[in-house]
Amino acid sequence: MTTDQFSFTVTKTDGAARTGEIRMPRGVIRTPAFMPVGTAATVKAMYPDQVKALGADVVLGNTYHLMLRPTAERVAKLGGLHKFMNWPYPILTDSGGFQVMSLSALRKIDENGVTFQSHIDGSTHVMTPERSIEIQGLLGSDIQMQLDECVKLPCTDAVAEKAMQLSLRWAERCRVAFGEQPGRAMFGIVQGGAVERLRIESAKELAQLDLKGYAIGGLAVGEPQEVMLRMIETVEPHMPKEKPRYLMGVGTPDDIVESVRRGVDMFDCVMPTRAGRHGQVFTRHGRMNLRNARFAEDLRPLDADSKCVASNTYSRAYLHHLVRSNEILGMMLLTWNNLAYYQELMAGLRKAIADGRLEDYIGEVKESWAKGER
Ligand SMILES: Nc1cc(N)c2c(=O)[nH][nH]c(=O)c2c1
Repeated sequence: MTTDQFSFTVTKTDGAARTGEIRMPRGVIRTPAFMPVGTAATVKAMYPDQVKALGADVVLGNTYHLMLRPTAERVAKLGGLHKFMNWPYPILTDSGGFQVMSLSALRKIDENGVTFQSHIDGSTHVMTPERSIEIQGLLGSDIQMQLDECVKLPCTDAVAEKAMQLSLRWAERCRVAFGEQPGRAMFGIVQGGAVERLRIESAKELAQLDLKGYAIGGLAVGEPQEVMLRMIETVEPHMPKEKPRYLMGVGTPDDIVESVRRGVDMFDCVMPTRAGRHGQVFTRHGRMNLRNARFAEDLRPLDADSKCVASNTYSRAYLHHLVRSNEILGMMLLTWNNLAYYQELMAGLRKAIADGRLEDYIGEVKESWAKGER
Protein backbone atom coordinates (compact mmCIF):
# COMPACT_ATOMS: atom_id res chain seq x y z
CA MET A 1 0.00 0.00 0.00
CA THR A 2 1.50 3.41 -0.95
CA THR A 3 1.95 5.76 1.96
CA ASP A 4 -0.45 8.38 0.59
CA GLN A 5 -3.52 6.16 0.91
CA PHE A 6 -6.41 6.67 3.26
CA SER A 7 -9.60 5.09 1.97
CA PHE A 8 -13.03 4.23 3.33
CA THR A 9 -15.24 1.68 1.61
CA VAL A 10 -18.80 0.81 2.61
CA THR A 11 -19.03 -2.95 2.07
CA LYS A 12 -22.61 -3.83 3.09
CA THR A 13 -25.71 -1.94 4.28
CA ASP A 14 -28.76 -2.98 6.30
CA GLY A 15 -31.15 -0.05 6.59
CA ALA A 16 -29.10 2.97 7.67
CA ALA A 17 -26.45 0.67 9.18
CA ARG A 18 -23.35 -0.19 7.22
CA THR A 19 -20.17 -2.21 7.43
CA GLY A 20 -17.00 -0.77 6.00
CA GLU A 21 -13.23 -0.67 5.97
CA ILE A 22 -10.92 2.25 6.60
CA ARG A 23 -7.63 1.38 4.94
CA MET A 24 -4.52 3.21 6.16
CA PRO A 25 -0.77 2.53 6.00
CA ARG A 26 -0.82 1.23 9.60
CA GLY A 27 -3.70 -1.13 9.06
CA VAL A 28 -7.38 -1.66 8.31
CA ILE A 29 -10.17 -0.49 10.61
CA ARG A 30 -13.27 -2.70 10.31
CA THR A 31 -16.43 -0.71 10.90
CA PRO A 32 -18.59 -0.47 12.90
CA ALA A 33 -15.56 -0.14 15.18
CA PHE A 34 -15.08 0.45 18.89
CA MET A 35 -11.90 2.32 19.84
CA PRO A 36 -10.56 1.55 23.32
CA VAL A 37 -9.39 4.73 25.02
CA GLY A 38 -5.65 4.88 25.57
CA THR A 39 -5.61 8.18 27.45
CA ALA A 40 -1.95 8.64 28.50
CA ALA A 41 -0.43 6.30 25.89
CA THR A 42 -1.91 3.23 27.53
CA VAL A 43 -5.25 1.44 27.51
CA LYS A 44 -5.36 1.26 31.27
CA ALA A 45 -4.70 -2.20 32.81
CA MET A 46 -4.18 -3.82 29.40
CA TYR A 47 -1.17 -4.93 27.37
CA PRO A 48 -1.25 -3.59 23.78
CA ASP A 49 -1.17 -7.09 22.27
CA GLN A 50 -4.13 -8.08 24.47
CA VAL A 51 -6.08 -5.07 23.15
CA LYS A 52 -5.25 -6.12 19.59
CA ALA A 53 -6.06 -9.79 20.22
CA LEU A 54 -9.55 -8.83 21.40
CA GLY A 55 -10.26 -7.32 17.98
CA ALA A 56 -9.45 -3.63 18.33
CA ASP A 57 -8.09 -2.22 15.06
CA VAL A 58 -7.53 1.31 16.41
CA VAL A 59 -7.13 2.99 19.78
CA LEU A 60 -7.71 6.57 20.90
CA GLY A 61 -5.04 8.80 22.39
CA ASN A 62 -5.89 11.94 24.39
CA THR A 63 -4.09 15.03 23.14
CA TYR A 64 -4.74 16.99 26.36
CA HIS A 65 -3.02 14.44 28.59
CA LEU A 66 -0.10 13.76 26.24
CA MET A 67 0.63 17.44 25.53
CA LEU A 68 1.00 18.02 29.28
CA ARG A 69 2.90 14.82 30.05
CA PRO A 70 5.32 13.72 28.58
CA THR A 71 4.64 16.50 25.95
CA ALA A 72 4.13 16.00 22.24
CA GLU A 73 7.65 17.22 21.50
CA ARG A 74 9.17 14.50 23.71
CA VAL A 75 6.97 11.78 22.17
CA ALA A 76 8.09 12.96 18.72
CA LYS A 77 11.74 12.98 19.82
CA LEU A 78 11.31 9.39 21.05
CA GLY A 79 9.91 8.17 17.73
CA GLY A 80 6.21 8.96 17.94
CA LEU A 81 3.24 7.57 19.86
CA HIS A 82 3.06 4.22 18.02
CA LYS A 83 6.63 3.32 18.96
CA PHE A 84 6.34 4.92 22.41
CA MET A 85 3.35 2.77 23.43
CA ASN A 86 4.15 -0.26 21.27
CA TRP A 87 0.94 0.01 19.26
CA PRO A 88 1.93 -0.17 15.55
CA TYR A 89 -1.70 0.00 14.33
CA PRO A 90 -3.90 3.08 13.68
CA ILE A 91 -4.29 5.68 16.42
CA LEU A 92 -6.99 8.35 16.49
CA THR A 93 -6.33 11.37 18.68
CA ASP A 94 -8.90 13.82 19.95
CA SER A 95 -8.16 17.54 19.65
CA GLY A 96 -7.68 18.16 23.36
CA GLY A 97 -10.40 20.79 23.48
CA PHE A 98 -13.03 18.63 25.13
CA GLN A 99 -10.72 17.61 27.96
CA VAL A 100 -9.43 21.14 28.39
CA MET A 101 -13.02 22.14 29.14
CA SER A 102 -13.63 19.17 31.43
CA LEU A 103 -10.29 18.75 33.22
CA SER A 104 -8.29 21.96 33.27
CA ALA A 105 -8.60 24.91 35.62
CA LEU A 106 -9.06 28.57 34.79
CA ARG A 107 -9.84 28.27 31.11
CA LYS A 108 -10.85 31.00 28.68
CA ILE A 109 -12.21 30.41 25.22
CA ASP A 110 -12.11 33.03 22.46
CA GLU A 111 -11.81 33.19 18.66
CA ASN A 112 -8.13 32.32 18.82
CA GLY A 113 -8.49 29.16 20.92
CA VAL A 114 -8.59 28.01 24.52
CA THR A 115 -6.25 29.32 27.22
CA PHE A 116 -6.06 27.05 30.26
CA GLN A 117 -4.04 25.95 33.22
CA SER A 118 -2.70 22.42 33.44
CA HIS A 119 -4.44 20.25 36.06
CA ILE A 120 -1.00 18.72 36.71
CA ASP A 121 1.23 21.70 37.52
CA GLY A 122 -0.86 24.81 36.92
CA SER A 123 1.20 25.89 33.90
CA THR A 124 -0.63 28.02 31.35
CA HIS A 125 -1.21 26.74 27.81
CA VAL A 126 -2.92 28.11 24.72
CA MET A 127 -4.65 25.53 22.53
CA THR A 128 -5.39 26.98 19.11
CA PRO A 129 -6.67 24.97 16.12
CA GLU A 130 -3.19 25.15 14.66
CA ARG A 131 -1.50 24.00 17.91
CA SER A 132 -3.92 21.10 18.29
CA ILE A 133 -3.12 19.83 14.79
CA GLU A 134 0.61 20.43 15.40
CA ILE A 135 0.48 18.33 18.60
CA GLN A 136 -1.47 15.52 16.91
CA GLY A 137 1.07 15.55 14.08
CA LEU A 138 3.99 15.42 16.52
CA LEU A 139 2.35 12.40 18.17
CA GLY A 140 2.16 10.77 14.73
CA SER A 141 -1.62 10.40 14.92
CA ASP A 142 -3.24 8.62 11.96
CA ILE A 143 -6.67 10.24 12.42
CA GLN A 144 -6.61 13.75 13.85
CA MET A 145 -9.66 15.58 15.17
CA GLN A 146 -10.39 19.24 14.64
CA LEU A 147 -10.46 21.54 17.64
CA ASP A 148 -14.05 22.31 18.51
CA GLU A 149 -16.21 23.77 21.23
CA CYS A 150 -18.51 21.24 22.87
CA VAL A 151 -21.32 22.73 24.93
CA LYS A 152 -22.87 20.94 27.88
CA LEU A 153 -26.55 20.08 27.53
CA PRO A 154 -29.06 21.51 28.22
CA CYS A 155 -28.10 24.94 26.87
CA THR A 156 -29.84 27.80 25.06
CA ASP A 157 -30.07 27.80 21.26
CA ALA A 158 -27.92 30.95 21.24
CA VAL A 159 -25.12 29.23 23.20
CA ALA A 160 -25.27 26.18 20.94
CA GLU A 161 -25.22 28.35 17.79
CA LYS A 162 -22.24 30.41 18.94
CA ALA A 163 -20.21 27.30 19.75
CA MET A 164 -21.22 25.58 16.50
CA GLN A 165 -20.20 28.57 14.38
CA LEU A 166 -16.86 28.87 16.22
CA SER A 167 -16.25 25.16 15.66
CA LEU A 168 -16.88 25.61 11.93
CA ARG A 169 -14.30 28.41 11.73
CA TRP A 170 -11.86 26.24 13.71
CA ALA A 171 -12.50 23.34 11.34
CA GLU A 172 -11.29 25.47 8.43
CA ARG A 173 -8.20 26.57 10.38
CA CYS A 174 -7.46 22.93 11.29
CA ARG A 175 -7.85 21.88 7.65
CA VAL A 176 -5.29 24.48 6.59
CA ALA A 177 -2.92 23.54 9.42
CA PHE A 178 -3.27 19.82 8.65
CA GLY A 179 -2.33 20.40 5.01
CA GLU A 180 -1.37 17.23 3.18
CA GLN A 181 -0.25 14.38 5.49
CA PRO A 182 -0.04 11.26 3.26
CA GLY A 183 -1.76 8.24 4.83
CA ARG A 184 -3.30 10.32 7.59
CA ALA A 185 -6.72 11.97 7.93
CA MET A 186 -8.35 14.88 9.67
CA PHE A 187 -12.00 14.55 10.75
CA GLY A 188 -14.42 17.42 11.30
CA ILE A 189 -16.85 17.44 14.23
CA VAL A 190 -20.55 18.23 13.87
CA GLN A 191 -21.81 20.38 16.70
CA GLY A 192 -25.10 22.20 17.35
CA GLY A 193 -26.27 21.06 20.78
CA ALA A 194 -29.79 19.60 20.71
CA VAL A 195 -31.01 22.04 18.06
CA GLU A 196 -31.90 20.26 14.84
CA ARG A 197 -31.43 23.23 12.49
CA LEU A 198 -27.99 23.90 13.97
CA ARG A 199 -26.96 20.26 13.64
CA ILE A 200 -28.01 20.26 9.96
CA GLU A 201 -26.19 23.54 9.28
CA SER A 202 -23.03 22.22 10.94
CA ALA A 203 -23.12 18.96 8.96
CA LYS A 204 -23.74 20.73 5.64
CA GLU A 205 -21.00 23.32 6.17
CA LEU A 206 -18.45 20.68 7.24
CA ALA A 207 -19.30 18.53 4.21
CA GLN A 208 -18.16 21.45 2.03
CA LEU A 209 -14.65 21.07 3.47
CA ASP A 210 -14.37 17.59 1.89
CA LEU A 211 -12.63 16.08 4.93
CA LYS A 212 -11.77 12.37 5.17
CA GLY A 213 -14.38 11.72 7.89
CA TYR A 214 -16.83 13.36 10.24
CA ALA A 215 -17.56 13.02 13.94
CA ILE A 216 -20.76 13.81 15.76
CA GLY A 217 -19.70 15.72 18.86
CA GLY A 218 -21.52 17.41 21.65
CA LEU A 219 -23.44 14.28 22.61
CA ALA A 220 -22.96 11.89 25.52
CA VAL A 221 -22.64 15.02 27.62
CA GLY A 222 -25.51 14.32 30.00
CA GLU A 223 -28.50 14.30 27.64
CA PRO A 224 -31.08 11.47 27.65
CA GLN A 225 -30.43 8.70 25.12
CA GLU A 226 -33.51 9.68 23.13
CA VAL A 227 -32.08 13.18 22.58
CA MET A 228 -28.76 11.70 21.45
CA LEU A 229 -30.50 9.33 19.03
CA ARG A 230 -32.73 12.10 17.68
CA MET A 231 -29.64 14.22 16.94
CA ILE A 232 -28.03 11.29 15.10
CA GLU A 233 -31.20 10.78 13.04
CA THR A 234 -31.19 14.52 12.30
CA VAL A 235 -27.63 14.81 11.01
CA GLU A 236 -27.16 11.39 9.38
CA PRO A 237 -28.91 12.31 6.09
CA HIS A 238 -26.66 15.38 5.80
CA MET A 239 -23.36 13.55 6.41
CA PRO A 240 -21.56 12.17 3.34
CA LYS A 241 -22.43 8.46 3.03
CA GLU A 242 -18.99 7.73 1.57
CA LYS A 243 -17.16 9.06 4.62
CA PRO A 244 -16.83 7.45 8.10
CA ARG A 245 -19.14 8.72 10.84
CA TYR A 246 -17.67 8.76 14.37
CA LEU A 247 -19.84 9.31 17.45
CA MET A 248 -17.57 10.72 20.15
CA GLY A 249 -17.64 9.47 23.70
CA VAL A 250 -20.27 6.78 23.17
CA GLY A 251 -21.15 4.64 24.95
CA THR A 252 -23.01 1.81 26.64
CA PRO A 253 -23.67 -1.35 24.59
CA ASP A 254 -27.26 -0.17 24.03
CA ASP A 255 -26.08 3.30 22.91
CA ILE A 256 -23.73 1.64 20.42
CA VAL A 257 -26.34 -0.77 19.05
CA GLU A 258 -28.90 2.01 18.58
CA SER A 259 -26.31 4.30 16.96
CA VAL A 260 -25.02 1.61 14.55
CA ARG A 261 -28.67 1.11 13.58
CA ARG A 262 -28.76 4.80 12.63
CA GLY A 263 -25.60 4.79 10.50
CA VAL A 264 -22.67 5.43 12.87
CA ASP A 265 -19.38 3.69 12.02
CA MET A 266 -16.95 4.49 14.87
CA PHE A 267 -17.16 4.84 18.63
CA ASP A 268 -14.88 5.59 21.56
CA CYS A 269 -15.75 5.51 25.23
CA VAL A 270 -14.00 5.10 28.58
CA MET A 271 -17.03 3.10 29.79
CA PRO A 272 -15.62 -0.47 29.45
CA THR A 273 -12.17 0.37 30.83
CA ARG A 274 -13.26 2.78 33.59
CA ALA A 275 -16.12 0.51 34.68
CA GLY A 276 -13.73 -2.46 34.79
CA ARG A 277 -11.45 -0.62 37.20
CA HIS A 278 -14.45 0.02 39.45
CA GLY A 279 -15.86 -3.50 39.56
CA GLN A 280 -18.54 -3.11 36.93
CA VAL A 281 -18.74 -5.73 34.18
CA PHE A 282 -20.49 -5.90 30.83
CA THR A 283 -21.50 -9.31 29.50
CA ARG A 284 -23.94 -10.70 26.97
CA HIS A 285 -26.22 -11.23 29.99
CA GLY A 286 -26.17 -7.55 30.97
CA ARG A 287 -24.23 -5.64 33.61
CA MET A 288 -23.03 -6.81 37.02
CA ASN A 289 -21.44 -4.96 39.92
CA LEU A 290 -18.87 -7.37 41.29
CA ARG A 291 -18.62 -5.35 44.51
CA ASN A 292 -22.02 -6.75 45.42
CA ALA A 293 -21.93 -9.26 48.32
CA ARG A 294 -24.22 -11.63 46.41
CA PHE A 295 -21.15 -12.71 44.42
CA ALA A 296 -19.05 -13.60 47.50
CA GLU A 297 -19.56 -17.38 47.04
CA ASP A 298 -20.64 -17.54 43.42
CA LEU A 299 -18.29 -20.01 41.73
CA ARG A 300 -19.63 -19.38 38.21
CA PRO A 301 -17.43 -17.45 35.75
CA LEU A 302 -18.70 -14.16 34.35
CA ASP A 303 -19.66 -15.89 31.09
CA ALA A 304 -18.81 -19.55 30.45
CA ASP A 305 -19.61 -19.09 26.75
CA SER A 306 -17.13 -16.24 26.23
CA LYS A 307 -13.85 -16.91 24.41
CA CYS A 308 -12.08 -14.57 26.83
CA VAL A 309 -10.12 -16.19 29.68
CA ALA A 310 -11.04 -13.37 32.07
CA SER A 311 -14.72 -14.09 31.36
CA ASN A 312 -14.80 -17.91 31.20
CA THR A 313 -12.27 -18.98 33.84
CA TYR A 314 -12.22 -16.86 37.00
CA SER A 315 -15.08 -17.24 39.48
CA ARG A 316 -17.31 -14.34 40.39
CA ALA A 317 -16.38 -15.06 44.01
CA TYR A 318 -12.69 -14.55 43.25
CA LEU A 319 -13.37 -11.43 41.18
CA HIS A 320 -15.57 -10.11 43.98
CA HIS A 321 -12.70 -10.68 46.42
CA LEU A 322 -10.21 -8.90 44.12
CA VAL A 323 -12.54 -5.93 43.66
CA ARG A 324 -13.33 -5.65 47.38
CA SER A 325 -9.57 -5.92 48.12
CA ASN A 326 -8.83 -3.28 45.46
CA GLU A 327 -6.33 -5.68 43.90
CA ILE A 328 -4.68 -4.68 40.61
CA LEU A 329 -5.53 -8.09 39.11
CA GLY A 330 -9.23 -7.31 39.61
CA MET A 331 -8.90 -4.18 37.49
CA MET A 332 -6.95 -6.12 34.86
CA LEU A 333 -9.39 -9.04 34.59
CA LEU A 334 -12.56 -6.92 34.56
CA THR A 335 -11.11 -4.49 32.00
CA TRP A 336 -10.12 -7.49 29.88
CA ASN A 337 -13.65 -8.92 30.18
CA ASN A 338 -15.32 -5.62 29.31
CA LEU A 339 -13.19 -4.89 26.25
CA ALA A 340 -13.69 -8.50 25.13
CA TYR A 341 -17.45 -8.06 25.35
CA TYR A 342 -17.43 -4.70 23.53
CA GLN A 343 -15.35 -6.15 20.69
CA GLU A 344 -17.56 -9.27 20.59
CA LEU A 345 -20.58 -6.97 20.25
CA MET A 346 -18.91 -4.99 17.43
CA ALA A 347 -18.01 -8.22 15.60
CA GLY A 348 -21.60 -9.41 16.02
CA LEU A 349 -22.95 -6.14 14.64
CA ARG A 350 -20.60 -6.28 11.64
CA LYS A 351 -21.62 -9.88 10.88
CA ALA A 352 -25.33 -9.16 11.32
CA ILE A 353 -25.16 -6.21 8.91
CA ALA A 354 -23.17 -8.28 6.41
CA ASP A 355 -25.79 -11.05 6.68
CA GLY A 356 -28.70 -8.59 6.38
CA ARG A 357 -30.11 -9.57 9.77
CA LEU A 358 -29.26 -6.57 11.96
CA GLU A 359 -32.76 -6.17 13.39
CA ASP A 360 -32.85 -9.85 14.41
CA TYR A 361 -29.41 -9.56 16.00
CA ILE A 362 -30.39 -6.45 17.93
CA GLY A 363 -33.47 -8.25 19.21
CA GLU A 364 -31.32 -11.20 20.32
CA VAL A 365 -28.76 -9.10 22.21
CA LYS A 366 -31.41 -6.99 23.90
CA GLU A 367 -33.33 -10.10 24.95
CA SER A 368 -30.14 -11.55 26.40
CA TRP A 369 -29.40 -8.33 28.31
CA ALA A 370 -32.98 -8.26 29.63
CA LYS A 371 -32.85 -11.88 30.84
CA GLY A 372 -29.91 -10.87 32.99
CA GLU A 373 -27.12 -12.90 34.47
CA ARG A 374 -27.20 -16.69 34.41
N1 LIG B 1 -18.83 13.17 24.25
C1 LIG B 1 -17.74 13.78 23.63
C2 LIG B 1 -16.48 13.26 23.83
C3 LIG B 1 -15.39 13.86 23.24
N2 LIG B 1 -14.14 13.31 23.45
C4 LIG B 1 -15.54 15.00 22.43
C5 LIG B 1 -14.44 15.68 21.79
O1 LIG B 1 -13.26 15.28 21.92
N3 LIG B 1 -14.67 16.77 21.03
N4 LIG B 1 -15.90 17.24 20.85
C6 LIG B 1 -16.96 16.68 21.42
O2 LIG B 1 -18.08 17.17 21.22
C7 LIG B 1 -16.81 15.51 22.24
C8 LIG B 1 -17.92 14.90 22.83
